[in-house]
Amino acid sequence: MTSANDNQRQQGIEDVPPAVRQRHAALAEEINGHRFRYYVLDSPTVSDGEFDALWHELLAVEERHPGLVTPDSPSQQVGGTFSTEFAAVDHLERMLSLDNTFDADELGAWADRVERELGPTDYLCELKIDGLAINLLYRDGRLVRALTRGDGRTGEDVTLNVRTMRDVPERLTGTDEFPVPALVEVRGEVFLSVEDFTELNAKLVEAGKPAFANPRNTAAGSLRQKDPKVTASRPLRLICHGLGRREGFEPTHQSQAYRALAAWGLPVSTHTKVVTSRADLVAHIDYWGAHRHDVEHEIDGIVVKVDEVAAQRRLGSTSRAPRWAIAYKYAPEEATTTLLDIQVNVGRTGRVTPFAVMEPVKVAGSTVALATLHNASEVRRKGVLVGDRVVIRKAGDVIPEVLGPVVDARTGEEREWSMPVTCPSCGTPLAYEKEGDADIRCPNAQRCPGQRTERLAYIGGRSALDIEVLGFEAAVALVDSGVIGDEGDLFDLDEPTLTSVELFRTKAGTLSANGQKLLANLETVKQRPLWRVLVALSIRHVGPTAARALAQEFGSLPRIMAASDEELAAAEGVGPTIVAALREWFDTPWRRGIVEKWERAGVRMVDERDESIPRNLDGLSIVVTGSLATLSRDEAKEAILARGGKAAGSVSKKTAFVVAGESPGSKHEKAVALKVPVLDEDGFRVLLDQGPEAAAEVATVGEPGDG
Ligand SMILES: NC(=O)c1ccc[n+]([C@@H]2O[C@H](COP(=O)([O-])OP(=O)(O)OC[C@H]3O[C@@H](n4cnc5c(N)ncnc54)[C@H](O)[C@@H]3O)[C@@H](O)[C@H]2O)c1
Ligand SMILES: [Zn+2]
Repeated sequence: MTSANDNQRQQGIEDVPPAVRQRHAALAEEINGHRFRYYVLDSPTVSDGEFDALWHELLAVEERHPGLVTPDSPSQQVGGTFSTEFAAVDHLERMLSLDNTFDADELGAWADRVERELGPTDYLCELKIDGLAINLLYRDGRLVRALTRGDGRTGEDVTLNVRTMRDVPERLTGTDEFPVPALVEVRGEVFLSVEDFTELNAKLVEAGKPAFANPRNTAAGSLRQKDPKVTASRPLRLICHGLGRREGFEPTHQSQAYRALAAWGLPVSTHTKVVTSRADLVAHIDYWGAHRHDVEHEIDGIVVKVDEVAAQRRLGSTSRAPRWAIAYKYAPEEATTTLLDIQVNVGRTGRVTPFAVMEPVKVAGSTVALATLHNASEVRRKGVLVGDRVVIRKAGDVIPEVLGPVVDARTGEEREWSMPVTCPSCGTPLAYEKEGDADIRCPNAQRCPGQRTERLAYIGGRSALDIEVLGFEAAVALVDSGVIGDEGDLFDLDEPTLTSVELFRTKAGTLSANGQKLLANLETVKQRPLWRVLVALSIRHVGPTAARALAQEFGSLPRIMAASDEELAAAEGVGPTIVAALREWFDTPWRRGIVEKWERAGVRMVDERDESIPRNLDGLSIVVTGSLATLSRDEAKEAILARGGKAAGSVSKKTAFVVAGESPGSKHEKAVALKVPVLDEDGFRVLLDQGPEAAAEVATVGEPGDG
């Protein structure tokens, strides 16, 4: 942009081709519109990522055609203006924006420019908090005014509102090292924590008010209220990140200024770091890229600043941003797109869930077109209509989520969605199992093709029998071709039947390699441990944890089926819900039929016990907490179960021992409080090898061990 400014004199706007001029004018108008919606109305209609794309297009056009760089181009202005709701007041020193980049090479180029001017220099790295900027004016240590950034020269007077914020001191306190200055403008970010945002939005929706799209807009909307009482009810927070005019305070480094602010009683970030090399700078950016959800507020990047104040002065600023700082932005996690349709899917246990079908959009590095909407009341709660522009979010590895509609972008063409009354797969009327349920179900459990397919694929899944070839595609083929009525038929599959399924047939009409693999897999998995067989039966609420406990307690499927409710509840973690689900499952004839058919086909229904392991922990409840050096959590559990003990999840008076590894946490504290014997890892070995009496001698009771 510097070079663009310099070249401006050589190239006038008349030298720019009309088509480019038109595109530039359209971009400028669109950007100004979005800025107004964002800064004044606190209600943007596009995501930050889409805005940034327009912004970077504008910069690129201006780079190629410097004649377009006139003072009224958005690129020359600090984004924002002020609303007439607030008094307009000038800042003593201008508030600037930041140049930004998404690109490590561009960041390097910036650092090259800086170091060409300064030589090697230290960089101060800060989290870029996604909130709104505030300027606090303190005279003789008293807060006299608070302004939003506005257009950078003039801000909105929000003093009364800011006075309601707990993080903003009315008076600064001085220390010997940092006496209170005669005057100082402190700049910072007003934000809402992610947790407070979620809670506040839920309350707004409950009260029938529209939800905010994200924490940033919520913070801005909460601060820029006419009535300070409303602001006072919102848990707004502050972190300071800069200075404006100052009298009687001359920091040599920005990092030193932060120590002064902290001494005066102003909040500063604990995640600020001075780095002395490029490699450390890149490492810092990578670290926070992977940990951006570890802080309580949203961050959209890292701000890199030259630390030395004299050096900052030498570099100076453009009309819009300092040259001594740059924001490195992470890939946006939100995007807006069009909700094309809401469809429903029937799951393994008959639950029918709506999901959003959207125009594919790139977010956080992947393309998203589908997202679950959970159930009908969730759709109502989100307030989305088919045809809406919607905000979607995908954070890290988390599955994508529809946050809500962009109400301001509605055209009137959108239509309300309602839950279908019949199953999308088999046409059976849907029903709630009991009154007040959130989920509606297809009651046709045995024959519904959708449910059968989901159950079959689940049998192949990692947590069940783990059959490589039995994925979703194979499940669809097996069900649709009719070779499997219900999953009871799975182990009866043989070469002729499987060859009749197109997916498993070669062109020559023989069984394909995958088909052979499936038959071989099915043979192998007949020997899987009992708990995996239990999981594979798709009994509601019986996942790996409950299945392991049941297998441990009873050792065989016939014994589980014969057990009374009371006996079932004796298994660790098996409560009334699971007991009822087991009962219902085993009382259904066609389901008992699955067990019979599998048994006939040779699926092992009994766990053989390893007789070489002593059953010296019979009936003892043992809790493992923290991490152990020589065993994984699962291995520790297996070792306890194999000896007849129970691997419990929570500590009570009935707990026989708590095994505390590295960083044990609250379970350890509870054990100490309840005087439950605590073992370290060596003590655990003693317990496993020699039994409870020997272990009791090496346990600590009622006093915190050394960890
Ligand atoms: N969705 C929309 O319609 C829309 C419209 C306008 C702007 N925007 C968003 O806002 C951005 C532009 O806004 P901008 O001009 O305020 O720039 P910016 O938000 O990219 O960067 C400047 C601001 O960063 C803030 N900041 C946070 N942490 C900081 C720290 N540690 N040190 C210094 N400053 C810190 C300051 O408030 C500063 O004013 C766009 O890139 C886009 O993401 C979105
Ligand atoms: Zn159905």
